[in-house]
Amino acid sequence: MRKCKVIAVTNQKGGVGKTTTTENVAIGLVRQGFDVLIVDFDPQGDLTSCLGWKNNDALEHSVSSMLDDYINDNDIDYDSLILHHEEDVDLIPANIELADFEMRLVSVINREQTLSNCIEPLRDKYDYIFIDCPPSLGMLTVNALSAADEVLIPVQTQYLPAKGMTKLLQTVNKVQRKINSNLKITGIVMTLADLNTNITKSTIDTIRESFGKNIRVFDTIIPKATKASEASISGKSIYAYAKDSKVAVAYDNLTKELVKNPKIRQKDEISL
Ligand SMILES: Nc1ncnc2c1ncn2[C@@H]1O[C@H](COP(=O)(O)OP(=O)(O)OP(=O)(O)O)[C@@H](O)[C@H]1O
Repeated sequence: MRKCKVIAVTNQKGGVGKTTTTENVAIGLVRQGFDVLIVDFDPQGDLTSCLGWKNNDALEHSVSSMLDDYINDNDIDYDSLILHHEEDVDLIPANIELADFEMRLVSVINREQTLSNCIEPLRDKYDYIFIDCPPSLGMLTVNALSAADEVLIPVQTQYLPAKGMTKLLQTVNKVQRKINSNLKITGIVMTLADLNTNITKSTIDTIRESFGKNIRVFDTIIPKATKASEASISGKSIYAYAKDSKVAVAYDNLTKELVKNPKIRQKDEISL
């Protein structure tokens, strides 16, 4: 049995770099020889488009149809469901059909564990499974946290995420207590950093001081650069689009830090 690690990439704040980080860390790990699957768990389907499936609403199979198959006791046809990107990462795509998932789950037993049950058979096939979460702390994110071994939290460096982080950590704690006692926090990664400004520099210092004693804060900081969004639009990772760019180097460093994986804080150490 392979030792697969499932990592949910979560922050209820929108536009902090969850999708971009998921894509480039996942493909960074593929470049290091790991087998990696990404689950797009955001009804916006941005990750699916970033990997080149722009017309994702037309996809016959998606994360939503996978959940429906599970709910209706049908076999899940993983071969038809999982897409293979040219950079050798696999993807379970998402589209807008995922938006009413909460309503469809109302009568499901153990509804928080629906995603977890769906991806369990895939743990044997991959070294890493990443779940790109939507910008909310609703049932989709709770499902992602229930399915995950770890949580990776991207935060933007333009402002202090104090209140949002407290709420997010409360949700993580709740999932740990009630559903998934093994859940750990991988760490915080600072994104979209405009390193030329003093406000960004002081925010970075404050994030390290405020959170660093309880949660791992990655040394690597992802700079803000238009190459990052251009790569997403092109359907490629930052390595394939602009391999020598600062963002590519930063994501490569982040991937290496993630694999080094020093002691990850246990659940009783992570509350603020
Ligand atoms: N390092 C970067 N430099 C410049 N632009 C970036 C960078 N990272 C992400 N972006 C852009 O910022 C926007 C938001 O990024 P992204 O979609 O990754 O965030 P998100 O947290 O997943 O958003 P949402 O909450 O809506 O799902 C996108 O247009 C993306 O291309």
